[in-house]
Amino acid sequence: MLLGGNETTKKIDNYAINELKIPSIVLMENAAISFTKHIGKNEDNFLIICGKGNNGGDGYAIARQLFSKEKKVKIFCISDENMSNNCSVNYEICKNSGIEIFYKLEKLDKLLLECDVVVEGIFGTGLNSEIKGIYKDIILKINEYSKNKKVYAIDIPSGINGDTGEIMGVSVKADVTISFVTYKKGFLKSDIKEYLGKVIIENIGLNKNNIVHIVSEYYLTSEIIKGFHIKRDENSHKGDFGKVLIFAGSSGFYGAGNIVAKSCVRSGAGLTTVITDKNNFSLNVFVPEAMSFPINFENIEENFEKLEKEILNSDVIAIGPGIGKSQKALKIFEKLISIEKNNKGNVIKLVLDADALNLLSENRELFEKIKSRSVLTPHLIEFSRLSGFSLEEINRDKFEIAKDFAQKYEITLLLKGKNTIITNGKTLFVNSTGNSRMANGGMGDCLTGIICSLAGQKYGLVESACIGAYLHGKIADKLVKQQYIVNASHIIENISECMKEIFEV
Ligand SMILES: NC(=O)C1=CN([C@@H]2O[C@H](COP(=O)(O)OP(=O)(O)OC[C@H]3O[C@@H](n4cnc5c(N)ncnc54)[C@H](O)[C@@H]3O)[C@@H](O)[C@H]2O)[C@H](O)CC1
Ligand SMILES: [K+]
Repeated sequence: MLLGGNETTKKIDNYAINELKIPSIVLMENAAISFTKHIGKNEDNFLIICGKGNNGGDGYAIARQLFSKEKKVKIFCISDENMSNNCSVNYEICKNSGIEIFYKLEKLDKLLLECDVVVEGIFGTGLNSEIKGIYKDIILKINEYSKNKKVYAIDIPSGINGDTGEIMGVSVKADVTISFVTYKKGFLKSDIKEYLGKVIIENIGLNKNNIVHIVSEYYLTSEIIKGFHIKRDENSHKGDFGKVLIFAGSSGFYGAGNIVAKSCVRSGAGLTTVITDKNNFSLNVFVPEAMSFPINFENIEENFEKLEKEILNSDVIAIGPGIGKSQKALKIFEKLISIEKNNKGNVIKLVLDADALNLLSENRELFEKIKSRSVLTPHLIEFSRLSGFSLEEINRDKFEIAKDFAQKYEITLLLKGKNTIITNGKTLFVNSTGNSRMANGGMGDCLTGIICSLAGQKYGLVESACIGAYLHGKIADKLVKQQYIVNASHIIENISECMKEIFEV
């Protein structure tokens, strides 16, 4: 799903009108037809509340569409002065068609009381300041009377800023928001769910390929994830699904390594090997499918000759969870990223998380060794250390800072958080899955395991990160329907089933 702010909507509009030569009134008509498709067969007795911009124009066009379907329709016109051109055209048609139009605020209570469904087209992407006066009164009335009625918002609930999700003084609380072309960035704001209701994104008659060059940001939906799927070849063998080498876990943190390994195995990697302390026996018990590369931490250099062979044999290396920030961990990290290509001549992909990111922040010369082949998966604090931006600065301008960082260091960034972001500096995806019940230790390790596994199965870095984030959150979203808390172990045991559901059902 395309993701865009108010500016993107204007650009798409201009492109459609000026380059594709679609008259703007046709776009409005298409928007109205698409909108009306979502009105239930049994819904009747509508009150359409219209402003004077194109959002109001959509409202009048929707009123006509409903009227043509023999629905009972009344319109409340907030102002018939200074209407936008298309608003005025549709208003005139409504008037000429004999749809009842009301103008006086005193009438609004009765109209709201008597209707069954409200459709509001007061403000959309054009809202540009705090809502006051008559507009505020009308919005408050809609919310007051709508307790047992259905409220549809056209494009954006009037009062929500499409870019930021900020409530501009007051906002309509919709049951359904039918928005056009793009999922609005403002909808990502976590505390406005009760204003948005169910969000539906509709087409206005534009083919995605015609406008895709205007948009470089996407809301990650199951369709996008399905589109990334690489079918598993029936004639393949385990070597075709990636040899993944994992450096995760250390004394006291073996669990981290085990979780990465198990997630990797469950996500379908061909062969999984974990570099681990020679005294760690838990791996064999927890993940019998994984192999271990025992390392003597007393004298790490003594392992390096063998390790070099292991690196040359790998397709992907995941580094970080639970390795600590010791000099020894740093030495192994440096060794693991020192070889760029494997025995087959392929670039060895890297997935860096947790302490690998902290070590990277303190040894910035290592960025040179990881470029063009890495996914970095920081949470906000790790990203703040990596990027040098404060948390406030990141939160204020997350998309741009993330894109610039990915571009500067030539990496794929997966920035964890409420709306996890994935970007390679050019394209940016915002994950649509996940919930707060998964905020507990081991979750990140699990995500790292899924991503490195997918990278081993020949998915690109961006695709691995997107599928990983989506799948991880999707499993948790399903589990919270029947349980209160979701742990990494719960996710792990549901990976394969959810992959089947996403890719094959
Ligand atoms: N490509 C598409 O997605 C299409 C979208 N359409 C619809 O058009 C609106 C945007 O229309 P626009 O005329 O630009 O703006 P609005 O109707 O949202 O409102 C502008 C109107 O309101 C005034 N205004 C702004 N803020 C305030 C305020 N705080 N108080 C009072 N008045 C305010 C402003 O001056 C204007 O007069 C989009 O959302 C879609 O619904 C089209 O149908 C075509 C395709
Ligand atoms: K609206």
